[in-house]
Amino acid sequence: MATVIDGKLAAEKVIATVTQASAALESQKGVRPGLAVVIVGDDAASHTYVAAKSRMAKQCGFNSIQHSLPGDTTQEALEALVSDLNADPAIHGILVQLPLPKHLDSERVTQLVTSEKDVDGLHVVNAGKIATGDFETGLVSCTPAGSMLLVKQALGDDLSGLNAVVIGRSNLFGKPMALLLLAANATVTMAHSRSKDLASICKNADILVAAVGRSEMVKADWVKPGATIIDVGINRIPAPEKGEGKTRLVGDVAFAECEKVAGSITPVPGGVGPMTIAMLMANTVVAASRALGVAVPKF
Ligand SMILES: Nc1nc2c(c(=O)[nH]1)N[C@@H](CN(C=O)c1ccc(C(=O)N[C@@H](CCC(=O)O)C(=O)O)cc1)CN2
Repeated sequence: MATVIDGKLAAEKVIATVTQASAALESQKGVRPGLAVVIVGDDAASHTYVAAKSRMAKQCGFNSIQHSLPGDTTQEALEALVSDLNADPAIHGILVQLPLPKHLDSERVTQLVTSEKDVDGLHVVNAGKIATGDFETGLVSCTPAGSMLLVKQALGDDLSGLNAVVIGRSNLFGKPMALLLLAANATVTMAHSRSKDLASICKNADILVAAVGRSEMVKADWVKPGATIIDVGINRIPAPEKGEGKTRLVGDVAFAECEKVAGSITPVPGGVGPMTIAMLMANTVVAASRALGVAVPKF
């Protein structure tokens, strides 16, 4: 039976380091890290995530600001807000919650956030820095950064000789995750919806990272015995066993069958999800430390 990787516990450790670094900034510079989170519209899941981010930012001792804009906000109004936040010296990190309503151009907004305050790690400057191995001055996207900490917790810092397969190729997750694995010396394959024979590609993976957005797609016979599995999916499915109309969360990996084959595996919930929020806090304290010229904490 696989070891279940506890993302909540790992996230608590990150948060403890963030809180300490935040307190040190305040005592040395009299400044608290400032995080602005922008949400547009009324998507229920997005509001839950943003509320969790704001709560955690306060717990870390940050100056936490939330801008909730109506669903009919124009591109111009959203860009004006982001420009104001870019210019505000009290704000060290800016995050625009995704997805944005369809009439808005997410890419334009993402690229408008100044790269030094881009705590989501989505600006092309930060994406380029990960691609070129510059982890000293860039900011890494939160979910891949958190997933990578879980991989290293299971396998150590050097992944030399290990085959890693990432299923999914988004800018938010798949591409940066593949680059982080490569930087740790893994031999990386990127697979996606157009890949032929996903099962046999996955069967070769010592590290299997699933970010496909399809409930329990990865089955036990796709998994190499002893592999480390990181499940990035968060899918809500009907759970009639809990009562009529009830739902439950599952990942992209069929957990119950895969844990019998894998060496270690992240659960959903309680795996990668909590790490996403913890790494947002980590990026914010890193951005604030750089802006204020103090020693940058390591995660
Ligand atoms: N601007 C961004 N937008 C979005 C991101 C992001 O990183 N930046 N990621 C996702 C959503 N997300 C954060 O925003 C997120 C998703 C899930 C969790 C989490 O802790 N999940 C829990 C379960 C929560 C539940 O019960 O629903 C878990 O897995 O244990 C945190 C953050 C899309 N948008």
